[in-house]
Amino acid sequence: MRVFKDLMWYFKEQKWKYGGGILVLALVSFLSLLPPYVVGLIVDHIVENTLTQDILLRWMVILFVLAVTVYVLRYIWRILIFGSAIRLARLLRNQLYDHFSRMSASFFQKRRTGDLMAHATNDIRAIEQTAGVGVLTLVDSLTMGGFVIITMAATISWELTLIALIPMPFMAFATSKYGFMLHKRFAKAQAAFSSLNDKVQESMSAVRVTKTFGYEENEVTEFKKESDDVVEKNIQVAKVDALFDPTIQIIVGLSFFLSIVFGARYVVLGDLTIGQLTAFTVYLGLLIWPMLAFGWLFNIVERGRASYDRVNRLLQVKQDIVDKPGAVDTPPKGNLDFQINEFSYTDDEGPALKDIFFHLKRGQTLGIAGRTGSGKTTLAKTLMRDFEIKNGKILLDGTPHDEYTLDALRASLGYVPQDHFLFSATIADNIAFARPEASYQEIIEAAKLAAIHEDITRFDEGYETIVGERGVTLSGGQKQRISIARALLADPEILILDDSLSAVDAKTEEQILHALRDVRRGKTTLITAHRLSAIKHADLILVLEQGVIIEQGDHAELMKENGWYRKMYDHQQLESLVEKGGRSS
Ligand SMILES: Nc1ncnc2c1ncn2[C@@H]1O[C@H](COP(=O)(O)OP(=O)(O)OP(=O)(O)O)[C@@H](O)[C@H]1O
Repeated sequence: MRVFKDLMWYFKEQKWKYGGGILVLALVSFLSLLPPYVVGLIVDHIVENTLTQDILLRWMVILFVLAVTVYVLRYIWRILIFGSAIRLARLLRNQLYDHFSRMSASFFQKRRTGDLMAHATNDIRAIEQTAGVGVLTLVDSLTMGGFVIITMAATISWELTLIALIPMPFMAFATSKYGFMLHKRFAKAQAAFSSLNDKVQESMSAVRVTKTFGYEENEVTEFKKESDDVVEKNIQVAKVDALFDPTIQIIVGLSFFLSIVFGARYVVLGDLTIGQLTAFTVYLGLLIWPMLAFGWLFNIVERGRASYDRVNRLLQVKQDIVDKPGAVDTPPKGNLDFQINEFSYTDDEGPALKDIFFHLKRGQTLGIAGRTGSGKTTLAKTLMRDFEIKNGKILLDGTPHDEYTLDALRASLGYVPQDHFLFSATIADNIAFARPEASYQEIIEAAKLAAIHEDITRFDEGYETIVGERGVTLSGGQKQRISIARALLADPEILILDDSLSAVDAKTEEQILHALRDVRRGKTTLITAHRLSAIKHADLILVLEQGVIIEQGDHAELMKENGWYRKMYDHQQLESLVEKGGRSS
């Protein structure tokens, strides 16, 4: 029951709603005692032959009014208690979401998205259940159970009550035990189902590769195996589920059996009237639910506590990248000074960057080249403070970039990542993402600069075309250009294009670069690229190799050096000549 204590802050916050709900719930339990009493009374009237139309009518009217009252009261407590539980779920969900959105890249690197989603859905649902159904079962089993037992003992016979109650604890025990088993088996079935889902998703996206390599049969066998596993685990669930009803019926039946056998004896002996015995069995019927509820309570509370602990642990993970006290909140201009001695992603890995020292004046363009895995993206990410640099610093306008508030820093930076992300929204909304207040004209202007305007006008719905799963499928190059348009519309002080032109053809690349030179005048731009034509015009070009700068200078200087850059540039020129030759022949 510790979870109720843990949730006390919320119960206190909502004390009127919970207090009111519990009071109404107790009142409903109390009022439920009347019908069995009336049944007993009427039976006695029948036995004694004293039942008149008047008496019958009076009780029928009373029972009708009671039924309507209980109906209304039940509605009220549901709104009060379940409504509060739903609001608690909303509160926790928002807290979690807020927390996630503040966390840095390393937080997400350590956790699987699926797990975080599970916390935001399953765990919060379990807590909601505790604050709703959990409170209901606790209050109901105590009030209803208590009232009924007291009434049976006080108004009919305490001895018969004790006898009838003998099997009841077994019912609470069975409910709790089966519930626990059911939960464990259900979790396994769910896990198997998730794994099957992952498998389907993976197979569907890899179907072309699978076919190319003639791997279909293995895939089908694998799928069958997973599918059989799901069936097996669900049968295990069904087996426990199937035990529930018969067990409960046996226990309830036993209780009724004892009441009738011993009750009949008391009637014969004259200690009870037939009406009282009838009322007693109806009361006994009323006890079934509180006993079941009591068993369920343990499961609900158990799950709720585990979920609450998990959610709390997540909420307690400290943000590793936060504003320093007294941080500057004016967004910096684009004068960059990199002074990184060493940067590693984790303590037990070697440095991903080493001895990165260079200076870039506001308005200049930096080109970063190098093989795959040489550290180009890492360099861009350190500037964005996605990861903290322990050994070194980056100065922006002469101030270390971690002495700006994150908001100020992010206001200065625009990043177009390698893996473009478009939301399931219209193209216009996707472009205007960072500046929702932008006019249509400005959106079109940005799209023209990114050389995507003509493609967009070719769609039936133009800028209102929905992209993503629900809409049109865009090519890699189109997605890249929409992402670039998004960044250009935001017009940041420092723009980072991380291999963002890789999927566009050489002519379009040239067109975009030309536009960039124009609109980025006076602002700083960083471009990482595999195709050197994308950075040829940069004021400073860095060539990285295993996180170290192996060459630096402008295009002309690097061409003179006769190193990696020169070789790669000549090679790529030759390649494009061959390609062009191939096309024209
Ligand atoms: N989040 C991360 N955690 C740990 N190591 C990482 C992480 N991201 C990159 N690395 C490692 O850092 C090194 C540099 O990677 P980075 O992505 O910066 O290279 P890159 O030059 O941008 O490569 P590409 O041209 O393929 O994009 C690689 O060895 C990579 O495995």
